Amino acid sequence: MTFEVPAVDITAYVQDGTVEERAAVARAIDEACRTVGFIQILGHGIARETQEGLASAMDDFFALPLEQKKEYRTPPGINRGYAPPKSESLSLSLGVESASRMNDFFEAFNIGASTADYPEAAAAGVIDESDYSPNTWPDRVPTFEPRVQAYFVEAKRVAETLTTIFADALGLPAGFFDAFTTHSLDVLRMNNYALPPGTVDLDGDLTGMGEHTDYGIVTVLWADQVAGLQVLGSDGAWHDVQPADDALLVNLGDLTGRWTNDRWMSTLHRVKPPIVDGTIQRRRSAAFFHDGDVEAVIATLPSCVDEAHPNLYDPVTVGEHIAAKLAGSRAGVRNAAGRETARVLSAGT
Ligand SMILES: O=C(O)CCC(=O)C(=O)O
Ligand SMILES: [Fe+2]
Repeated sequence: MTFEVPAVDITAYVQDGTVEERAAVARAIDEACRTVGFIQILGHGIARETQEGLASAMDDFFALPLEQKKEYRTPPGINRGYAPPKSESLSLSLGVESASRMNDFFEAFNIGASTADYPEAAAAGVIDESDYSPNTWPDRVPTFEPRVQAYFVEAKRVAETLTTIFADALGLPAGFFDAFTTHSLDVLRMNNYALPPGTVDLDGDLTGMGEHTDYGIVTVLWADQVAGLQVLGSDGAWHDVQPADDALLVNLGDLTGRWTNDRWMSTLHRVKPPIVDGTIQRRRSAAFFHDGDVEAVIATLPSCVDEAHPNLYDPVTVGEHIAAKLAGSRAGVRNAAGRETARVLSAGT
């Protein structure tokens, strides 16, 4: 079976498209979300230089010696700053313990929305620093912050455009998702998959990032064109995915799966970077997670429930769902087994 990540040009929503042009985009998004859960987005409008600024900022930071990078660690309960190789375990976010020795060798740097970005919600006591933590910026790379912030703003714009499309694609009132994302818990995780030659047993089972679903509403994923990202298809097999030139990958998170009663897919994925001449080929990615307001309640959309599709999910707040997931991936607490766990366990290798 051939596996393809559909490409959709969203220009009609980024600029002022006609009603017909927008309807065609919304139909293509619905189809991709129902069948794959991953999409390649073209016409997103993020300038090449903004993407290159992100990539060069990552290169400059990750090139620092490990000991210097570790100066920017934060406690496991705070989803910000530097995470050294093997400090996070994505399979634990699913409740699956991995037997592999070199699982999750990625290193990452996380930034995200803080209380200062949403002064009204902070003043009203709706949000606080436990979820909306201040950023830790690496002052050893002085221009890291402006380069990464410039990309963050653009990725957020694309994520918001996507939720506008989602409302149309699901036949919901225009702007349906706006009420859930006024102070969205947004995080950009910059990932670096690289290990110095000779530090690992390359015959072992090497996984850059263990299998997982993303937790929130939608993820906008910038990835370089080095292979390694694999997506679990509905055929139960893992498939390699590489973005086309200038495409951004987009995938749905669990909250959208819950909202749509799994009509749309929160697709399992993992990263296994290639090994060339006995060395891991370096790979970079940056995932912008658009997770919604921490106190928003996500309950199954009535339009996605009928006799053939009984409701699969109880309502949950964004904060409860994300906290349980992060407790698994960052603090090593195995998440309660759920529907996604069963899918991982039934997939081959
Ligand atoms: O590196 C990639 O392409 C995927 C990263 C990812 O899935 C994540 O950060 O959640
Ligand atoms: Fe992911």
